[in-house]
Amino acid sequence: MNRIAISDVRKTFQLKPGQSVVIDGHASDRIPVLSGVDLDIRKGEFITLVGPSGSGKSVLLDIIAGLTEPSSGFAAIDGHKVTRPHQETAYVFQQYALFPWRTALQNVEYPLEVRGVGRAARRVKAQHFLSLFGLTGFEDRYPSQLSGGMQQRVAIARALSTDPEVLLMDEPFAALDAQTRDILQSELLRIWEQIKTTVVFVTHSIDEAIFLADRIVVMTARPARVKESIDVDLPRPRDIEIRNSAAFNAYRARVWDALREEVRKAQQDWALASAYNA
Ligand SMILES: Nc1ncnc2c1ncn2[C@@H]1O[C@H](COP(=O)(O)OP(=O)(O)OP(=O)(O)O)[C@@H](O)[C@H]1O
Repeated sequence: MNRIAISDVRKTFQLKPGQSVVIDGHASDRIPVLSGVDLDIRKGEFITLVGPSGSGKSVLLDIIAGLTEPSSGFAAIDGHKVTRPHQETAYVFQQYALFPWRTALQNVEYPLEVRGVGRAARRVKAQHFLSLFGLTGFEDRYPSQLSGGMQQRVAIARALSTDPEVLLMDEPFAALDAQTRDILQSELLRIWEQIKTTVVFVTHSIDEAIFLADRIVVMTARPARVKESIDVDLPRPRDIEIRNSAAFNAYRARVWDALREEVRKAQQDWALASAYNA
């Protein structure tokens, strides 16, 4: 069964007065970002989304989240068109986006509080999710007293505390050092294997995309559509060592093959844009 259906989604932004981009060698005050994205995502599937910088991956997540309206086409969750933010969807951003005036526990409790969950029940739930991420003992720390990796664990615990049907993650580990990133990828998989929520995860890292995914969706350069959908047939649960396997290496080559030409096109696009602006 499909949890998310994305049907012929197009998005063009109108730029502000005085702003322009170069499209096919001509200056334009409109920027077409998505040009007919079709994608069905199964219930419980872990999708990673890769594509050149500026190809509209974040815009696509925003459309699924109901934060941005498509210019045409639609995204639907469980057969219902998304028209506004949905309680069953949680979003984790690259920057931890925690409330600095709330402790770790209070941050995780926040969405439960908004949903009217009673004080005792939300405390138990928040403590449970913090413990899943190894944060027992840090409940009373404020974000400024936590490392980047710990802050992002709190942000993910907060997102999961409401048992969302859809978890959207926009480069959530990009700001972390390589070791913390590896650890958090494994932690996320361990927890996802227990809860099996549907995940759409944007990343620039090919290794991260392969390690996490059931399926990698490769986007073209802007205006983007789906270039290729690659099933990742690696056994689960996955250990970080799997990255040294021949099968993993073959996926690396395959994803890069799909991406290479798009990255080149995107770079040309930017080169043209800077030539124009100069
Ligand atoms: N509100 C907006 N108004 C105008 N243009 C926008 C707006 N939001 C996004 N864009 C443009 O849409 C394009 C796609 O942006 P988006 O952030 O989705 O790309 P991305 O693939 O996530 O990039 P990156 O990988 O670098 O994070 C960019 O060129 C961006 O400038």
